[in-house]
Formats: sequence, structure tokens, C-alpha cells
Amino acid sequence: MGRGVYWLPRRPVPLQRPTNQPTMSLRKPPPPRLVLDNVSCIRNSQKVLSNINATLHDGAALVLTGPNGSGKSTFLRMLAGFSRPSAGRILWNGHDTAVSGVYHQYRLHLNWLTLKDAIYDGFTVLENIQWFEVLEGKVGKAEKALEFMGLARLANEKPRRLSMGQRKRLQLARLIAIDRPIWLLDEPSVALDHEGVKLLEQIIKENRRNGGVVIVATHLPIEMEDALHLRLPERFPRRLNSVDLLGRRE
Ligand SMILES: Nc1ncnc2c1ncn2[C@@H]1O[C@H](COP(=O)(O)OP(=O)(O)OP(=O)(O)O)[C@@H](O)[C@H]1O
Repeated sequence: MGRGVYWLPRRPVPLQRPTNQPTMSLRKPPPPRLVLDNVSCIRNSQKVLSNINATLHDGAALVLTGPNGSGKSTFLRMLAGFSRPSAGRILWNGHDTAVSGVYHQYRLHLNWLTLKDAIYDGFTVLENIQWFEVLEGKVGKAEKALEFMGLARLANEKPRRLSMGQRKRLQLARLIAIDRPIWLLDEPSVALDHEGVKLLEQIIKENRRNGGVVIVATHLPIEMEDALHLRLPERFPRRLNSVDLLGRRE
């Protein structure tokens, strides 16, 4: 029997370094996936966000909190490219997303979930995911995603039969099936029951584990390990009324 070369032990080849070169590594670390560099945003002639800085590497999560009207949705809209920063830059892989060629690549990596659920009543529950899969040129994850979110038995129903929480689960199933790495989630746990919140936490964890980045605006607690937290300040603090003033004297 002839001897194949594959059994030969692999002999390490000594690396030769030119003697006049420094010993440091030549590989540059990758840039952060997303950077907000001193970003401000004006809406309706009012400054909503001022000088925001954040650096997000693969696997990172950022939780945005703050009172009503403090700018959480504006922050997500700006990251999605629907509003432009009035100052500062949003960098994706080190490139400014204000450059249209960069933006067109960047937006293909975004998964966006808002309170407007973009669920079409003319489609079944399953088709509401499959349609997005077709647009993405991806197929085959819709049924598994529905099953994971506990909606398998409703796959052929029309969405008008769904409860609010089930509609939110359908949105989350779409998020998994579409499988884009940067998740922008506006109040993703609203209407979810305890099990739904746990499933949400699980899919966020899985996306991060796969190197994705998750940014969540929320009023409700969502468990996310090692997440960065940014609390936006109240924009128009309420004027003190007589009840507040009486309370202050005590
Ligand atoms: N379509 C719009 N056009 C102009 N201004 C808007 C629009 N939507 C919101 N705003 C203003 O932007 C500011 C921030 O709103 P935003 O929705 O970002 O707050 P939020 O923190 O997400 O609030 P909430 O907790 O109520 O969801 C508010 O003062 C609001 O009036």
C-alpha cells in the first residue's frame, strides 16, 4: 500500500523576521463596529440629542433609557439613517455613514423594530416573514423562527387574529429570520408576557454571541449581560407645582 503524504507529521516552519524590523504585530485591530462621535440631533427646530459619544464593538449592547420625549426613538432613527445628525459623525467600520455609498452598505446590516409593526393583514403570519425573506434574498428560516417564538400553530392565520403580544412575537420572529447583525429595537418588550421577554433576552444574547450589536430603547427592564447604559436627560423638566413645593418643606 502506497503511503499518502497526509500522515506525515507537520513540521513547523521557523518564521524568519528581518533583523532591522520592530517586533510588534503588523495586524491592525479592526475598528469598532459603530461609533457615535459627538453626535447631536435637531428635530422640529429643537435640539433633541446633544454631544452623544459611544463606541460599540462586535457583541456589544447599548440600553437607552430616559423619560418620555427625551430622544430615545430619535437616537434609533438617527442610527437607522432616517434623521441626520446635526453635528458629529456616526461611523460604521470606521467609515462615515453620512457618505451615501457607505450608508447604502451600512443599512443592509440593520434590523429595525419599532412600535409600528409593519405587519400586513393581507398576508398570513408565516407569509409576513417569508415576504421579508424574499426581499432579503434569504429563505428557509421563517418556520423555525415562528416556532421559536411560540407562534407555529398560528402560521397560517391572518395577523388580525393575533393579540398585541403575539404581534410583537411575530416581529421578533422576523428579526431572527432576516438575520442582520445590527439590531435597533424600540421598546421591544412592550406587550410581551414573562416568557416572551425571556425569549427576547435569549435572541438578543444569541445575536451578540454571533458578533452582532444590539441597541435597545426601553422603559422596561430587559436583562442583557455587560450592556452599556445611556440615560438621556429630561428635555423639558416639569415646572414645580404646589404639591411639589409642599413636599419640599417637609
Ligand atoms: N415626527 C416628529 N417630528 C418632530 N419632532 C418629533 C417627532 N417625533 C418626536 N419628535 C420630538 O422629538 C423629541 C424626542 O422624541 P422621541 O420620540 O425621540 O422620545 P422618546 O424618548 O423615544 O420618548 P418615549 O419614551 O415617549 O417613546 C420629542 O420632543 C418629540 O416631540
